[in-house]
Amino acid sequence: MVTMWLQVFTNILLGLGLYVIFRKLTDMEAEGSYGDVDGPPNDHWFAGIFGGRLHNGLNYILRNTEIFGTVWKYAARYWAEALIVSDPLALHYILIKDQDSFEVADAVLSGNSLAFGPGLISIAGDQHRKQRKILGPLFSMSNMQDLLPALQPVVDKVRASITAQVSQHGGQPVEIDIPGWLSRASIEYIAQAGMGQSFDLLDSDYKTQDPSDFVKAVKQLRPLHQKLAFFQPIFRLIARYLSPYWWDAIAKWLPLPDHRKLRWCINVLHTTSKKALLQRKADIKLAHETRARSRSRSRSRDKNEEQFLKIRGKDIMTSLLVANSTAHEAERLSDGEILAQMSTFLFAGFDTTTDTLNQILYTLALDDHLQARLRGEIRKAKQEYATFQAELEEDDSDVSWENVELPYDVLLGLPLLDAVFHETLRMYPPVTEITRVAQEDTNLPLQFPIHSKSGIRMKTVPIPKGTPISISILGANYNKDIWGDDAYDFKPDRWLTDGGEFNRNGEKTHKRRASRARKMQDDDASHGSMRNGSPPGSGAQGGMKYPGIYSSIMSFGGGNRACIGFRFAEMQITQMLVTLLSTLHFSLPYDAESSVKSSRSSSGPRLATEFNGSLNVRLVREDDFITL
Ligand code: HEM
Repeated sequence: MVTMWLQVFTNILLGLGLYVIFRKLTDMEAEGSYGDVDGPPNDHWFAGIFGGRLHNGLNYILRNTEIFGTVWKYAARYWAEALIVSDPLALHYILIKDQDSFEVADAVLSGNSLAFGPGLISIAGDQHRKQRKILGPLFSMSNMQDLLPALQPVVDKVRASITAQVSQHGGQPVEIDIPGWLSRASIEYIAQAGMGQSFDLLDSDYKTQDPSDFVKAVKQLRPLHQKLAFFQPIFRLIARYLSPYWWDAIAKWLPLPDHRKLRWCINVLHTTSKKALLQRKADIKLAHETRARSRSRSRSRDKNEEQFLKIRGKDIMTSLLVANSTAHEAERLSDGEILAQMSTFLFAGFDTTTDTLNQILYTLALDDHLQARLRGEIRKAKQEYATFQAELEEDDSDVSWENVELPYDVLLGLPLLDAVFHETLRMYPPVTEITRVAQEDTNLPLQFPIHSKSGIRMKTVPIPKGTPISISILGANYNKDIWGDDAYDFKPDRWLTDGGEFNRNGEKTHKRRASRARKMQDDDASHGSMRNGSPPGSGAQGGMKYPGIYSSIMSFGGGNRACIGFRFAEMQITQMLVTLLSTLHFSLPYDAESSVKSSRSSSGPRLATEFNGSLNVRLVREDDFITL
């Protein structure tokens, strides 16, 4: 009996002991302090790790994320410290759940305001909410559906001009400045969609013509911004206390020619948008007057109503003016706010879409098999759609499949094209990080605990008010816990269920439409849920996901500041690819790949910008298609 009680007593003691040890361990996880968060050593007493990041780009961030985990601290410029965060739960808190506690830095907002005026990237709080409310619907799927056919002539023109260059060489591969063509096409595409204006005829004898100031300004905007990146925090701080007038007056005297060029670009964009605004207002007035006149002559009313709706459906500026005129007074945007959006869209939309397009064509030039699969998918979709249309309209005229224009839902429902687009954005995000500042003391919970300098396992990170935070899109998109051990490999098939339409040998397997499930998930993400479990084809592993607006990838951001133009970018890039790939074949110029390889200091993702050159282009042949 005594032995039994002794045993019970010993077991209770053992249990208590274990409980105390367990509590101690879990307490230790919560004990880590902000100062204890680990990170790479400082490279420079004044510039911090700025130089390392600039020179080693993608690899610098990825290497440190592998070493220190999904939260690490680094020495920023001017003796400041900042956190780089790529943990999914932490990002959910920063961008969605606790978004009011993490805002873009005041200095960044005032700097953007100085450059672009009161557009989306320059404001916060209620004004930002007001602008998103009126601007969001302009980028809806139905508006994109209306814009798509209106923009097809831009894409056709580029293809015709490239084809003309190819044809001069009797169908043999010819080296063409594809990045140059893509950037011209993107400017024209965004300008027509955004303001209803054309700035470039996209003729092939462009080299002999002087590009318009507008085209020059858009092209130089981001490179100049990047060149001046080191000085931006200083400019922004000064700008906080000066009006644009005084800042302009003082900036003229600064010994910084790049800064003067940047001011020139901004003035050109502003003047151009102002002219476009006046013209679009005049168009709408005319349409109203025509409509009013037609009311008194009721027979022609429908026709004129149609004309008005046509204008309304085309460019974003007109749609915005129309939406503004019907909005409640408190929700309307001022002319200054409307103008600021145009420069903002050009700044945010031009390089990002052009770089992505460049990257996709470069990847396809490296991988002929993938290029042939994609072209096969495009041909099949166009042929099927042409047959469907012919049956519907009882039309038996023979239209060549290459010139068939796919409607929006078919274009975005092509599984392999969708997968290539997702995988390119995952691996080569044109924006690699976005920044926020903690507005109050807070605790950031982590999905993947980190080890502090003193060896503590931290499940949460205490963040003092004022801490700058870099959200690492790159770190998130390459996180092996989410994407698997092959996270560093370019594998579009990860976005297709069970290996996609083709297995690795190019043989046919199951086919599915991944897009619908994913788009539903996107809507979910934009409304702030952290769903536990990803739909098939979302690309992510093990039911964990990031709070990105676009599937589990963070490339378009997430939450209330997520990219407003993501559907526009998706439409532009897929429309360009479908049009170009139908008739043209792309490959690397003979020695390009080896020169890229030899110029690389370390292994890692291969960027089109490292190569940044021409591609060999020829007309397609039958063996350039892999068809189901
Ligand atoms: C592949 C193309 C694109 C990528 C990867 C991209 C990426 C991003 C990212 C990551 C953000 C979030 C910034 C933050 O949270 O601080 C953002 C915001 C934004 N993007 Fe994009 N973008 C693209 C194309 C476009 C296009 C075509 C437009 C306009 C037509 C556009 C307009 C904007 C605007 C206005 C914002 C600011 C939104 C706000 O603060 O409310 N973007 N973009």
